Amino acid sequence: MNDRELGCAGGQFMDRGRMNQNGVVQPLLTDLYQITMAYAYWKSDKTDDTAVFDLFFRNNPFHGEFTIFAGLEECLKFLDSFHYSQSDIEYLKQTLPEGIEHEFFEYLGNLTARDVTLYAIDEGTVAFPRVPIIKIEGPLIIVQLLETTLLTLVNYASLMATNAARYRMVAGKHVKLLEFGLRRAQGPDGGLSASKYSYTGGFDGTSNVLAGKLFNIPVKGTHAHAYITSFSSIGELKTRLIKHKQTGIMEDLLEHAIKHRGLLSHLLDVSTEESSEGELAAMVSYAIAFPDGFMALVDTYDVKRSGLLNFSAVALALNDLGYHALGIRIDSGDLAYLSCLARETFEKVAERFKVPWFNKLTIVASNDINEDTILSLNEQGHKIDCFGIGTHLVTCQRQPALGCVYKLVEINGQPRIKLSQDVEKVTMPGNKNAYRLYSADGHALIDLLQKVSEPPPAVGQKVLCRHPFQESKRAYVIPSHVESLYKVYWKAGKICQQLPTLEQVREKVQISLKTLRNDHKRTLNPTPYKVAVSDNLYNFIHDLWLQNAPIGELS
Ligand SMILES: Nc1ncnc2c1ncn2[C@@H]1O[C@H](COP(=O)(O)OP(=O)(O)OP(=O)(O)O)[C@@H](O)[C@H]1O
Ligand SMILES: O=P(O)(O)OC[C@H]1O[C@H](OP(=O)(O)OP(=O)(O)O)[C@H](O)[C@@H]1O
Ligand SMILES: O=C(O)c1cccnc1
Ligand SMILES: [Mg+2]
Repeated sequence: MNDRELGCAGGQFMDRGRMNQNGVVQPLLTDLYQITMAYAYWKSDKTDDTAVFDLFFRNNPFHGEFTIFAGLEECLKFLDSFHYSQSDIEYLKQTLPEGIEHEFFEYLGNLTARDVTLYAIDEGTVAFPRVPIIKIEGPLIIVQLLETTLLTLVNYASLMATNAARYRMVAGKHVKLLEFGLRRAQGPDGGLSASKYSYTGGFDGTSNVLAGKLFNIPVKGTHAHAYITSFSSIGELKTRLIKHKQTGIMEDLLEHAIKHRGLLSHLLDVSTEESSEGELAAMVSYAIAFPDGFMALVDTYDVKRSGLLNFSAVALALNDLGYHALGIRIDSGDLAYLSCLARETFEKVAERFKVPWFNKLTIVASNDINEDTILSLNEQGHKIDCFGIGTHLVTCQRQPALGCVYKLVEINGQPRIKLSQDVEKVTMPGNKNAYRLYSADGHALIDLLQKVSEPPPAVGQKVLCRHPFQESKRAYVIPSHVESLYKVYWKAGKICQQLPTLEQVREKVQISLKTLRNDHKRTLNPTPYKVAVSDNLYNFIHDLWLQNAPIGELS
């Protein structure tokens, strides 16, 4: 294959700005056993051996039937910079068992990923169990050394993107989703990945400022209860003045708010005595700080008896001075009921005070939201425009890990199989290609694995698709469209494809999900998507299985 066929024509596509790699991702971010194996391979003269490894998962997460593949760009950056520094080598000299030959460290010091070729499915694509999302070929020692780091880069990224995509599906496309999870994430790096890959999966933004800067994701937020509780009376307000947006004249915002609060108390049937004066003071001061972006937390004391009254009073006061408030956040209580109550309140105020934009104020809800909460809120009817989601999103509470594995399938051109009592865990040997076959209506029908030596399935031609392990399960498929799933992403020390931006990967997720039938995507008992092998590969696997399975003896 020449460079053009590989997509390498323009040389290395990645610009330096994008190379900005997470400093934690380096060759020593691995399990010790990769390096001890490297020494043993080296000692047994396997430096010229070449291998093929498949990176794949066995089960979809969250009781679902699809997974979003993410993390590829980080894998490529890792390959690009793969090199043991002098201090890495010094550390390994002290850490590895005594007696390691000096030449091995010289060998390690010269290792790069130059001779490695990496094939992958596009980042952001839906992927399925047993279909390798990455296939990697090259010198045995180096491709073995990559295992743990590639897995850590793909597992959480894909889990997170899948989780986020599921939240997006249940919330629908019109509701905004914000990721608020940094404080609850699995440490700083977990928090950054969560923000990045929740955006990939379909979130609209994050509260994580560093993620915003590093990944160019929209950063958004409201304020905490502490801001409200930091005021206990209006006497604490050091400034009440704000410039009228149009006239520029300084006016007393509190005075306007108190006037409106009196009128509102009749309209909303809430006594001003019941409402919190500290909350009013806090909202006034926040509005002075952000007159064009006023968004207030209304549940500190009582949404109905205090929060909505004070918010509406301050928002009307801002309106007197030419500004439009943005909305509210509710962080406790019955979110369906309270969001409806808030919307009703805004509608009443809009009508009574002739402020039509009040109808459109944004209602943000947060507080331990998960997929089930959103589904339940949908059933009940709610008026929430935006969910702020932290803990359950970033910790992937329903399934905290994706089980991607990295398995040797070929060495020096010879297939390798890993047997297991558990049929699911038997590996699919040999160097394979993967195809997605589509129906005439554009839906993905089945993923098909074949030996690389087989010709690709052809449009309009009947293909026998077999279950990899159950002999009787097979079907003929006549594809209307055939997609070859792998592209060469890394070869001869270069990134071989124009890498998409995060925004493009995010779009890809939605496009790819659209190709899946709804019954594969529903939350309850989704239909499994079929993954098959060609007849040729089926026979190859089973012959090898028989060759490798010892025959027991009964006595
Ligand atoms: N209408 C609703 N239907 C289903 N779940 C809801 C609804 N409203 C809120 N929830 C969820 O119910 C849980 C309520 O949490 P919790 O019992 O801690 O109450 P709380 O309102 O936060 O109380 P507190 O005032 O003590 O903070 C949250 O997970 C929230 O997302
Ligand atoms: O609920 P999550 O999905 O994790 O979303 C993030 C939460 O973080 C904040 O809570 P905070 O840290 O103030 O603690 P809280 O639980 O007492 O509200 C915010 O008020 C949300 O409730
Ligand atoms: O901006 C917010 O409202 C926010 C941010 C982080 C956690 N909880 C809420
Ligand atoms: Mg909370």
